[in-house]
Amino acid sequence: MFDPVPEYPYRDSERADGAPAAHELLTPVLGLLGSWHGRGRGGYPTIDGEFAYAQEVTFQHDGRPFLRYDARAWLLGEDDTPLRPAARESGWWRLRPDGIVEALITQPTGIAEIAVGRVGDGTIDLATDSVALTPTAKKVEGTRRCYTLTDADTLAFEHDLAAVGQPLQHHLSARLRRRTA
Ligand code: HEM
Repeated sequence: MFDPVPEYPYRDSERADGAPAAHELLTPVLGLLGSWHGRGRGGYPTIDGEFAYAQEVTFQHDGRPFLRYDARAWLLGEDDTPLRPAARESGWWRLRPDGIVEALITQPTGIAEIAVGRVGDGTIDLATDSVALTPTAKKVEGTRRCYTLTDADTLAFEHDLAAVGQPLQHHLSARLRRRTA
C-alpha cells in the first residue's frame, strides 16, 4: 500500500503580479506571460505554395527564473476552416543574469532545439545553438526566432529555418493577440 501523496503544492502562473511572485531575472520577459492566439502565414522552398495557420502560445512561470513555453498550430483553409493539426512545441526558457535567454524547445516531429539569444526593447531574438534529431526526424540544422511585443497585447513572431539542405530563410510569420480571460 502507498501512503497518500499530497497534490503538487506549487502553481504555474501566467501573470506577472500575484502569487507566485515572478523571479527578478524574468523582468525583461514579463510582457510575454500569458496566453496568445492569432494567425500566421508560412512557406519554404521545398513546400508547394504558401499556407495559412492559426496558433496558440502560452508562457508561464512558477516563481523560478525560467518560463514554461507551449505552442500549437493548425492549418487553415478557406474561411478559417481547420484543415489539420500542425506543429506543436514545448520547452523552457531560462533567463540568465546577463539578460541572455537559453531556450530548450522540443517537437513531436523528433526535433530538440537549444536556442540562445538576447532580450532587448520588447524583442527576443533566439538563434539555434544546437539541434538534436531522432533517427527519423527531418534534417533541421537551425532556426532563428524573433518575438516582438509591438504593444502590451500584440506579439509578432518571425521564424527562419535552415533544414533539408536549404539555407536559413523564412518559414513562418504570425501576429498574436493576448487572450483575455
Ligand atoms: C506554427 C508552426 C508551424 C507551422 C504551421 C508549420 C507548417 C509546416 C508545413 C505546412 C509544412 C509542409 C509539410 C506539411 O504539410 O506538414 C512544414 C514543413 C516543415 N517544417 Fe514547419 N511549421 C511550423 C513550425 C516549424 C518549426 C518550429 C520547425 C523547426 C524547428 C519546422 C520545420 C519544418 C521542416 C523541417 C519541414 C519539412 C520541409 C521539407 O521536408 O520539405 N516547422 N511546416
